[in-house]
Amino acid sequence: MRLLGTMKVNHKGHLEIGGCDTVELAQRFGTPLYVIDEALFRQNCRDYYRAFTEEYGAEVIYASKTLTNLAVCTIVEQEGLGLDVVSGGELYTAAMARFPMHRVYFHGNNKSPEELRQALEYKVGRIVVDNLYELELLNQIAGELATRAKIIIRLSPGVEAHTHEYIKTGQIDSKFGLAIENGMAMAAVKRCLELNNVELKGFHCHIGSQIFELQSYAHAAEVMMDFVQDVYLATGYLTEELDLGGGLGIYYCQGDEPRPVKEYADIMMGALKARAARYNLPLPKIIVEPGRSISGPAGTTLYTVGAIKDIPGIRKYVSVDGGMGDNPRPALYQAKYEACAANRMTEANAEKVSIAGKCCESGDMLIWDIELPALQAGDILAVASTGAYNYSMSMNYNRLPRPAMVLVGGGKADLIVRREDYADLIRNDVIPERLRSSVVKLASSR
Ligand SMILES: Cc1ncc(COP(=O)(O)O)c(C=O)c1O
Ligand SMILES: N[C@@H](CCCC[NH3+])C(=O)O
Repeated sequence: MRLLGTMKVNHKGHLEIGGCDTVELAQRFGTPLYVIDEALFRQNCRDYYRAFTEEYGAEVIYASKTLTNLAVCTIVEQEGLGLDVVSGGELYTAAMARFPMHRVYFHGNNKSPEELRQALEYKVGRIVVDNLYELELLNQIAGELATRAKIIIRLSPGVEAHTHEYIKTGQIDSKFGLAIENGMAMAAVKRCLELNNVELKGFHCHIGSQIFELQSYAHAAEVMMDFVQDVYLATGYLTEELDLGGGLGIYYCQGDEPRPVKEYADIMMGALKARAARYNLPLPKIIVEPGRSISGPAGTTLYTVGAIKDIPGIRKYVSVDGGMGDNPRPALYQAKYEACAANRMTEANAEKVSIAGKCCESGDMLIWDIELPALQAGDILAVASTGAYNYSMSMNYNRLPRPAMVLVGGGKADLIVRREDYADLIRNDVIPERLRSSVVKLASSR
C-alpha cells in the first residue's frame, strides 16, 4: 500500500497516521474506524488555495458531499475555502458549524421549496439553479421573502469525461443542468433576465469525478467561455462568474496517477484566459469545487479481521467487521482500494486474499485479490484513500451501526463523529398503538 500524507511505520512495525499508532487507535476507539489525517486534509486545501486563489484570484469551494461534519466544516473554514452543499442537510451542517453563509454554494437537481426557502433565509452566497422549474420556483419564493436570489445556472457543456458511467455528469444526456447544445441554456438565460427576484451572476458546469485527463477541463473551460461570448452577443449580458466544478482524480491503486493541483489550475486558467482574450472579454471570476482530491487521500479506514475461509484452489476470503455499510464504492462502482496489515507492517506479503465485508450480500467485497502478510483473526486491516464518499455514503444495511471518526495530528487523536450504537438504530422506529393492542389480542387468543 502506498503511504500517503503523514503515514509511516513506527518502531513497533505498526502503521502510524498523524503520529498516532493505528493499532492503538483501533483498541481505543474500536473498529471499523474512519481516521482523518488532519495535516494532509489541510495540505490539500492549501494546495488548492495557493494554485487557484493566490495565483489567479479564483475561489475554491470544498464539495462537502465527499465528507462533511462539524469538525470538517470548521477546518475548511479555517483554510479559507468556501463550501458546496447539495441538500438541506449539508446546508444545516454548515450552518451549525457556523460556516460563513456567503461562502456557501447550494447545488442540486431537485431542491425542494423548503430547501430553497432555507437557503434564502440563511443567505447563502449562491444558489446553483439546475433547471427551468427550479428557476421559476426560486423566483416565486424569493419574491415571497422579499429578497433577490443571487444565482448561477448549471449548464451541461457536452464534454465527455473518461470516468465511470455513474460519475460522469457533463454530457447532454444527464439529469444535471441545461444543455448548451440544444438551446436550453440560452433560453434559461433569457428567462432569467426577465425575472425580478433572481440576479444572474454566471454559469456552472461539472464534467465528472475521478478525472486524470486535464485536457477535459481545458475543453470544458473553452466551451463555457464560448457560451459566455454567445450570451453576450445575444443579450448584452456580461458573465461575472464561472464555476467549473470539481473532479480531480486521486490515487486509489496502481495505475492511478493524480495530477498536481497546480498543473490543473494552470491548464484550466490558461484555456480560460486564451478564450477571453480571443473574444476580448474580461475573464469572469473563476470558482472550482474540489471534493475527493481534498478529503479522499486524508482518510483511512481501520477494520478488525474476523473469519477467514480458505477454499482450496479457489480463493481465501478474509472477512472484516465493516464493508459496504461504511464503504459502498466497491459494490457501486467496482472501485478498487489498497490495504495493509496495520499491525504487521514489516512482514513480507505471504498470500493473495480477498477482503469481504460482513453484510448479507455476495457483492459486499472490499478488495478482490490483494497480496498481504498471512492474516489472522484480530489483525488490523487499514484501507487507504477512504476519506471521500465513504462516511458520506455510509448506510445502516443489516442494521450495522455507522463507525466512529477520529481526527489525528501531532500524536493526538480526537473523536469527531461518535460511533452509532444499537439505540441509534431504533431511534426513529415507532410501534403504532394499533399494533400494540393486536399483539396483546393475538397473544391472549392463543
Ligand atoms: C457539482 C459538483 N461539484 C463538485 C463535485 C466534487 O467532485 P470531486 O469530488 O470529484 O472533486 C461534484 C461531484 O462529482 C459535483 O457533482
Ligand atoms: N459518489 C461518487 C462520486 C459522485 C460524484 C458526485 N457528483 C464516487 O464515490 O466516486
